[in-house]
Amino acid sequence: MAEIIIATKNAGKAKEFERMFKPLGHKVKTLLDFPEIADVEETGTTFEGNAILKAEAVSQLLDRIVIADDSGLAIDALEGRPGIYSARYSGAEKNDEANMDKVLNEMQDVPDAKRQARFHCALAVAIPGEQTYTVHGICEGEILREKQGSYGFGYDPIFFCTAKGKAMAELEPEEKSQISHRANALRKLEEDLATLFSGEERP
Ligand SMILES: O=c1[nH]c(=O)c2ncn([C@@H]3O[C@H](COP(=O)(O)OP(=O)(O)OP(=O)(O)O)[C@@H](O)[C@H]3O)c2[nH]1
Ligand SMILES: [Mg+2]
Repeated sequence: MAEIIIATKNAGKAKEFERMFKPLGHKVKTLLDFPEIADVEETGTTFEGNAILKAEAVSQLLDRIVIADDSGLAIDALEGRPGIYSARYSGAEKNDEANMDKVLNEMQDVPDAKRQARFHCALAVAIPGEQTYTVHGICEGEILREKQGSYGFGYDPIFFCTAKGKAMAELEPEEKSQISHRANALRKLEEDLATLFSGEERP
């Protein structure tokens, strides 16, 4: 079983990666397992740019293949906000409840027909001595008028997932892991994984 390092400190993402990698036969480690590694500053202007920054910084530190996820919610009526600022939309402390309240407030007067939004996920794969590459996934939906459901993390309670006809936070973790932006991006990496990690086997 190969051990895959994901450069994230987000516990919600970490759980989703563990769940998605398990059936593929891989064990996941995240930065929650490496508390000595400092936060990588997200100074990029795109999900892709930030994912590359995080993956390369941690790959250089550990001299291992590292995958990073940069993701967020883009709302049409808010011209794509919160976008790359999703984690910190209401302030530096990354508070999911305050972030959702801010969005609900900004969307108060937006009619039902204009509430389209989508989650984006960029995954960057940094390989020592090779060019970093990225894959992307999206998940389409609409912004609800109030929070619904208690699964997931981030904006899941105010995101109506078109593919499932329910709030993202009403989906069981296995269901979210089939249709999410993160799952859609990871699917594009699946074929590469066996080759990528064949030289990184751990007992
Ligand atoms: O409802 C949600 N369901 C999701 O599936 C999801 N994926 C991302 N997000 C939002 O986008 C931010 C990522 O920002 P982000 O990529 O910089 O990650 P982060 O700062 O939380 O951790 P790290 O991975 O950088 O360590 C997160 O905090 C969330 O607010 C999601 N919200
Ligand atoms: Mg971040």
